[in-house]
Amino acid sequence: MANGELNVDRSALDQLLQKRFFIAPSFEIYGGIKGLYDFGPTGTALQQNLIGLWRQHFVIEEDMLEIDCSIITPSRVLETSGHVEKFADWMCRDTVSNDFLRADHLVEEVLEARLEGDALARGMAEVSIQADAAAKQAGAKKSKKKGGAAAPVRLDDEAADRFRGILAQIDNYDGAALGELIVKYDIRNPATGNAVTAPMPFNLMFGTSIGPTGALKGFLRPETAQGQFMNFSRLLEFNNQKMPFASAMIGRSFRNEISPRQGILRVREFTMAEVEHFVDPLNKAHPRFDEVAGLTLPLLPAARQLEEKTDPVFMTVGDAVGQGIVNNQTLGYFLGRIYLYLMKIGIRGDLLRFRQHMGNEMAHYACDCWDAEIKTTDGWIECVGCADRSAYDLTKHSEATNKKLVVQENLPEPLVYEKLVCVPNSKVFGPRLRRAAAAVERHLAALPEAELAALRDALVRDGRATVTLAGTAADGAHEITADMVAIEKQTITEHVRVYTPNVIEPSFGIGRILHALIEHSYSVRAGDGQRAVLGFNPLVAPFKCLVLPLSGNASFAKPLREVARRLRAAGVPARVDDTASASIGRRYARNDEIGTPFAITVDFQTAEDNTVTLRERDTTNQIRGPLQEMVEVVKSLVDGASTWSDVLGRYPLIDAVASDTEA
Ligand SMILES: Nc1ncnc2c1ncn2[C@@H]1O[C@H](COP(=O)(O)OP(=O)(O)OP(=O)(O)O)[C@@H](O)[C@H]1O
Repeated sequence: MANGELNVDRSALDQLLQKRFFIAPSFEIYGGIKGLYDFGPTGTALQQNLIGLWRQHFVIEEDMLEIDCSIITPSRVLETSGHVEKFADWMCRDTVSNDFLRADHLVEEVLEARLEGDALARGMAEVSIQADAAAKQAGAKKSKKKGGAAAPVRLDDEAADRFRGILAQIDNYDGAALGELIVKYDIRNPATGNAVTAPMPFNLMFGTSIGPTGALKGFLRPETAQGQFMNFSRLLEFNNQKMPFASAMIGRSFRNEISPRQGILRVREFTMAEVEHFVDPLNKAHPRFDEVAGLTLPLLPAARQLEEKTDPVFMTVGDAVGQGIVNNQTLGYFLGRIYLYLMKIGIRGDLLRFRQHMGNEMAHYACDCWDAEIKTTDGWIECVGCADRSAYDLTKHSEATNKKLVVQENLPEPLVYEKLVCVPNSKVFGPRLRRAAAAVERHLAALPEAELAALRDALVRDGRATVTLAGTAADGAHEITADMVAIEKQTITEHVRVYTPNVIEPSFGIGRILHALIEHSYSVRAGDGQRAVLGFNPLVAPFKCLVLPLSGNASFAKPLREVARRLRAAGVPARVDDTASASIGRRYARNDEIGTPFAITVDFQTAEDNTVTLRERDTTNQIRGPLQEMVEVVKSLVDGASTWSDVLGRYPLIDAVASDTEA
């Protein structure tokens, strides 16, 4: 397949995924619920393999501290983190049918359809390719085509250019700007043709109440990150106070998506794998940066998107950090590690790009953010977000709880400096302020130097001043007189540096990666009844080896059990397919559809000399050898210790035991 091209019949693939029980709509016999899916045995095994490799690649190879925290989260935590106020998407309502639509997706869908219609109207030869190219040129990320052909309506050149410009920056629009686009371009619900309301924010969290009274409000977590922040001090302690370090968590998160229409790409309950890497804000160098500095990544920086370009530039991680395109080494290090993980599991490099967030898109606290986007039949989809969250979360939780979430670092040399401090005169300060004294003293101690200097000047000038407290037990105005405090320069000697770490967060949606991987692995074997093959590499394949008898002959039962037993003992996940009613060709074919890379077949010769055949899925080549040896060959192939071409160097090819076309 050509570079950057993806040739997948999505509806055939969707059918296959349900037929081979990768996924199924949850609660289907009750009619199902949008955005909720169950994973079957194949999907579950594939997901577990992706998780296992993730754990190996990140937790083990990076020495991370993996934890597992509560899903149900009290409201206060998410109020502090800003989720209660801000974790929302913009939503419009169809003014007649009352359908809910996500505003950015609506604008995207309608403008893409108009560009597609324009390409049709211009009568270009290969309409679908042109439309695809138009969408690609426009940076179509989450096109949600619903099958219906676009109407061939010609746009003037200026309008077409404007639409492409809007699409290239669709993530950069807020609710008001989306509302303006909807009015300006008369954007309507494509399903009904009806007008839609102005966008309004819709919070994506699922609310609940904790305990029988219903008084304690809570939410299902929308990300695993907060649990990691809650445990920061324990994690630091566990790490013997050493910085930098990272924690990790794999678990379910929940988002009440407005309009989930993209299969498992956009669901309401999904598995996330998140890393929180805690780092000194003054030193974001990464000790292992050299290991990734030479990797070349496809990068789409924000500045390039503002020029309405959507093709990436290829640049080494070292250069991207060196030139300040990626904010710091630690962020660059993780972009490299994310790339290596995606390559390891089998994502196609030509269908991957790292897109930097634009100004409006980035969370207000983040200082840089990149998404690993993978091209699928739904367009470019964000599968991993990698953000520098600065010190935002730890600072906010610390303010809300009055608990210190900081690092205390012994300084090699004491730090000596002059500072303006406020020293209360205990003879008058306490007696005058009485119950408010402690709160006022804390307030004065925490005042920034400039405010303290202003207070001193006021006391010198007027002999008195007022301080106002808010959010304390002694809120309100309190009078201070010059005799109550001395505000003076003191020499401070510090032996310990106290700081709030910054956090670099790679955040993976396992389901999106899984779906993209399936699409990138999908092909149809030509001249073979158009059978689908999922060409998973052995590391991720749900089952590694198919074990099957040539036919239902009773003499095959014993060696069949023997092969299965030996594979199990070697730790190779295998499936026996001894369905007597299905030809061997059909059994090979249905296991190609679930991506099983190898098959061991027992036949009449096995009874004579204890040899079996071994078939490889992608080439359909077969070799023959002693039963035990073939199991060992499979084990080494699955472990990545050898490749199929190594094996062919040692065992001659044989004629297929049964034709692969025999289905
Ligand atoms: N509804 C969902 N279904 C499946 N995976 C999701 C969903 N929402 C987010 N994810 C995954 O979680 C990761 C981190 O979440 P993040 O908050 O960065 O996503 P997001 O920016 O809200 O995604 P989107 O803009 O596509 O809604 C994403 O990269 C994605 O892989």
